[in-house]
Order: sequence, then C-alpha cells, then structure tokens
Amino acid sequence: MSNVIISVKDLVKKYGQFEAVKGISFDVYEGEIFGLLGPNGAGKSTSLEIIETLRDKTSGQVIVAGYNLDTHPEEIKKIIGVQLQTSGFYPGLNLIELIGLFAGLYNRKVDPKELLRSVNLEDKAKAKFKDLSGGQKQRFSIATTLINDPRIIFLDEPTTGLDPQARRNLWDLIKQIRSKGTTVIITTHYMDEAELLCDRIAIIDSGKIVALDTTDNLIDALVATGFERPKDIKKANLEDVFIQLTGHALREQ
Ligand SMILES: Nc1ncnc2c1ncn2[C@@H]1O[C@H](COP(=O)(O)OP(=O)(O)OP(=O)(O)O)[C@@H](O)[C@H]1O
Repeated sequence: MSNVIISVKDLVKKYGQFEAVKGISFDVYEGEIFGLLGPNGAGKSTSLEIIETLRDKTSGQVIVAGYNLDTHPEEIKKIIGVQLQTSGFYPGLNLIELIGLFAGLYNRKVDPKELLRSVNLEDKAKAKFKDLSGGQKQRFSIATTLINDPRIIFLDEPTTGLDPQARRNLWDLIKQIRSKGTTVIITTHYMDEAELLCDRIAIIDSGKIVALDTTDNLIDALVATGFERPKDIKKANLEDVFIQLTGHALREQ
C-alpha cells in the first residue's frame, strides 16, 4: 500500500458568499502523478494554492507529509516546489543568474549547470529568460520548482500554449522527475495529457470532486454504463501526421 503524502478532508473555500470549493476530500500517494481536471472556474487553482500555503482556507483539514497546514505551514513550504507564473521572472537576467536568485530565496546551494542539465537547458545557461521559446520557459520554470529538492511539486497547467513536440518533451521531463521519487500534482485542461501522464485523476466540477480514480478505471466505469464512442475509422490523427513530418526532436530555436 502506498504512503499518503497529502491528505485533504472536507476542504471549503468561500470568497465572500460564493463557495468556490465545496468540501472536497482526497489523498495523494507518495511518488504518484496526481491530476486535477476540471473546467474553468471549477476550483482547481484555489485548492492547489491552499495546499501550497499560498491561500487561506475557510474550513477543512490539510495534512502534507505529516504536517498540519494550520500549525506547520513553514514545514510544508520547505518540502514543496511550486511552479510560479513565468511572468514573475526577471526577463533580463540569464538562467544562471535567475537560479542564483531563487537559490538565495530558498537559502540553498545548487549547481545551476546541473539543474539546467536536468531540464535539458544546459546550452541556454547564458541566455536571458525573455529570449527562451515557450517550451524552454516552461522547462525552466519546472527547474525552479526543483531548487529546494522538494518531495512534492505542483504544476498548474504546465503545457498550455506549447506545440506538440514541446508538450511531449515536457511530459518526459515530468515522468523523469517522478521516477526520482518526487510526487507531482498537476492541473490540466488536456485529456490526452491527463491520460498519458497521471496515475490517478480527480475530476472537479463547480467546487466538488465528481470522480477520482485511475484513468483506466474511469474509462472502464463509463464503458460499463453502455457508453460507446463513435468508431475511429482512421488509425492515425492529424497530430500523428504533424509529428511524423516535423520529427519528435525538441526544437531549440
Ligand atoms: N480572489 C477571488 N475572489 C473571488 N472569487 C474568486 C477568487 N479567486 C477565484 N475565484 C472564483 O472561484 C472559482 C474557482 O476559481 P479557480 O481559479 O480556483 O478555478 P480553476 O478551476 O483553477 O479554473 P481555471 O481552469 O480557469 O484556472 C471561480 O468561480 C473564480 O471566479
């Protein structure tokens, strides 16, 4: 049986009279990639930001790695990595300088070259953040979540706006991070991404969890209701064509 690393019970968040999160409960196991899926406004970011200690909750209980959010938020901060909006990075600094800045904030010593190598950006060490491509920016922002050697990282829609190669490359990176034992919590609007990447998925709608299981079990449960998809008559789709023609390799433009 896997260890529970995050336990959320009856979490409620009200913004004034509006209840954005309506009493959700879920556990995340150590070492898994856990997906939060839901339409815009479902309450995904609110829930994540509460667990990340960045937003106050209205009620409920959150335990992260044995630490209660109410009493030990500082301990939680030390063991998590949070992907910041890339707009928050100083655009004119190069990647080595930015890593130095973050390492200082965390009071950590890191080898910037090693960190950049882990996200396949060693060639860009001297490049300014603003001169990176969209995919490179995302990889760099994931690198910054790893600076404090966290046990859990939180990724909020990490592949939005990326091209197919860059998305696949990012999926590989996320799997690689998990293979080292790091727990990953990710929000996404992309079903293919959730299906490929996540061990388990919680589907959130209007502040409630409407389903929580492995992708396989969720699909099997739907099929068991008699649901049948219109038959795919072609064995490939346009994305397959695109990848076949333009290659799998990551673009470093
Ligand atoms: N600071 C705030 N004040 C008032 N209402 C808020 C605030 N932040 C979020 N909300 C509302 O709470 C609800 C949940 O928002 P949240 O950002 O958590 O959703 P989400 O599932 O992350 O959506 P998205 O996929 O669009 O990021 C929305 O209806 C939103 O308008």
